[in-house]
Amino acid sequence: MGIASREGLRDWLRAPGSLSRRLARLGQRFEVQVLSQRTQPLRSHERLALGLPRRGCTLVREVLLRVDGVPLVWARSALHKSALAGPWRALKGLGPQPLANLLYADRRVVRSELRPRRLARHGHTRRHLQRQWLAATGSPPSAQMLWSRNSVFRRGGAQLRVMELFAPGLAKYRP
Ligand SMILES: C=C(O[C@@H]1C=C(C(=O)O)C=C[C@H]1O)C(=O)O
Repeated sequence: MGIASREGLRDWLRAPGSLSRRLARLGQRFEVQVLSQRTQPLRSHERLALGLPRRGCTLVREVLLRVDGVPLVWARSALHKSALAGPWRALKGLGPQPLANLLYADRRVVRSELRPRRLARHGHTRRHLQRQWLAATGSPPSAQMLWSRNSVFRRGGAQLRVMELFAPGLAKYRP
């Protein structure tokens, strides 16, 4: 889909503020389906974004955001496990509440700029998404699901990196 999907998703890739709130306006029912929230190795670009040393455990939360049952966004949030004892402790009990609840109402949270990124068609993240998406929905994600955006939220010196990957179908909606 290439340029076409980037153009179609451009407004979503750049939309400021809460993605959850924008999605919730698209239908009757907005849901966060938690696919995984556990310690796992970070990818090199995540380490880089969080300024983490090679060692040290990290917590990764992966979710599907659904509107009226339709999965529209896959999101992966990562932070150093030590932050769970500190500024990001509320993440531990978050469950199916949107991460946004911890971010936008808290003036101590500062967000970096949004960085759009096209996934490699056969890269590690894309393969991981395919496995999770298939297990969560019963069918594979669109082969065109390649456009994502990244940002880092900082609170009390602890960073939380969020990657959001958009389903091409989102392009028919305005954010
Ligand atoms: C950061 C936000 O939270 C959304 C919800 C997430 C979650 O619950 O894990 C992860 C990424 C976001 O798409 C947002 O709504 O802007």
